[in-house]
Amino acid sequence: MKGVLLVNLGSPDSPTAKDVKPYLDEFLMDERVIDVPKLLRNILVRGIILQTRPKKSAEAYSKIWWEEGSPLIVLSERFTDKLREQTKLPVALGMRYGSMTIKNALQELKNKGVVEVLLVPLYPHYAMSSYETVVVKALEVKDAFFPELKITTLPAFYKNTDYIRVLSDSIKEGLKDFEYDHILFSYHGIPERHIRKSDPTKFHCKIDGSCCHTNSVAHHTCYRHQCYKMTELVRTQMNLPEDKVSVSFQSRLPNDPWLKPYTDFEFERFPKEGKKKLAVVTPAFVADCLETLEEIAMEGKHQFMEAGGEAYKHIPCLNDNDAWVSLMAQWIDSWEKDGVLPHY
Ligand SMILES: C=CC1=C(C)c2cc3[nH]c(cc4nc(cc5[nH]c(cc1n2)c(C)c5CCC(=O)O)C(CCC(=O)O)=C4C)c(C)c3C=C
Ligand SMILES: [Fe+2]
Ligand SMILES: [Fe+2]
Repeated sequence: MKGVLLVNLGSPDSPTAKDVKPYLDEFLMDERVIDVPKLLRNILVRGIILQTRPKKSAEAYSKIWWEEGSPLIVLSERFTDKLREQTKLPVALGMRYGSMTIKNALQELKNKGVVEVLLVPLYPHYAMSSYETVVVKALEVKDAFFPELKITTLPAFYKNTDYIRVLSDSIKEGLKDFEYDHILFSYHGIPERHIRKSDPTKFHCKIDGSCCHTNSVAHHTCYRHQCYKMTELVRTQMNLPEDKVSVSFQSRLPNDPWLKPYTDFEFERFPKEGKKKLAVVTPAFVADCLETLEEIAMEGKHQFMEAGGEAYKHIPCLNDNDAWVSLMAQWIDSWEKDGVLPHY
């Protein structure tokens, strides 16, 4: 029997420093997230970051936490529940970090008689710190506990025509009744070094402004290329002029150079350039989370308005959008019946 494993990032169990600390420990000790030798990672994460960050993060989480729990988890559960209504295959939801483990989710599928699993990392783009770490972890868990399972992975769907249509329609819906002069596509950032590390050619990605727009096999694993490509496809689908839309990268940690331009710098710059009515979309995330609800919808609005902005709107992520659920059900159906995964 076939089954589906959905995996997103995960959240702490509660918005308290006590629960945020072990969650951040697991997250930041991942060698694909803080990619330095283990000893240095230990010093950096446990000796420095975890001394202060849990308290700060817990405060941020408290601002967006819902009665039912973390928005990321609740929204992922709602998506999963709706998906179950549209497919007869067993569907389990797991998280890369935290207490909703991939192991438990695979056990749930196994208990239902599943032997063949479609693994769906809930990220539209490939990054070693998101998509890749989910795949590696799922395969590690399978090898250690469920060697009899066969796992097939859904490719990153950032340029899938149907996904672009569903995403564009939902952005259009979010823009209804909002008069804007600019739309910012704010993607989660990653360190520039990760782009070079993920380049299989080892020479293509120079982050020089042109590599991401020049054809290369490197684009299969180039997060930056995939963000720009997705933006261009959505812009075209929405019939928007080039100068109405731009890209930026949010949520960086200090010290390393991360992908630029930085979202918070753009919030400062736009009003001075006459872009005073801003819509922000966050298409690196399929579900709203700390990074969209606190950093963009709350903090971002504050920064933009303080810098002279006049109107600001964060457009919600797809969350449990019906067309998105149906599209995922369609992909699952095609994999179940013909073994075919979405193509572009
Ligand atoms: C879009 C996918 C994501 C990538 C790529 C990514 C890379 C990345 N993230 C950090 C550090 C943090 N991220 C945090 C939260 C967070 N990150 C993502 C997604 C990606 N991260 C999501 C969905 C969330 C929200 C989780 C939630 O519970 O809502 C956090 C925790 C919060 C905080 O303290 O700010 C950290 C830390 C790094 C270092 C990184 C790549 C190297
Ligand atoms: Fe992150
Ligand atoms: Fe690139």
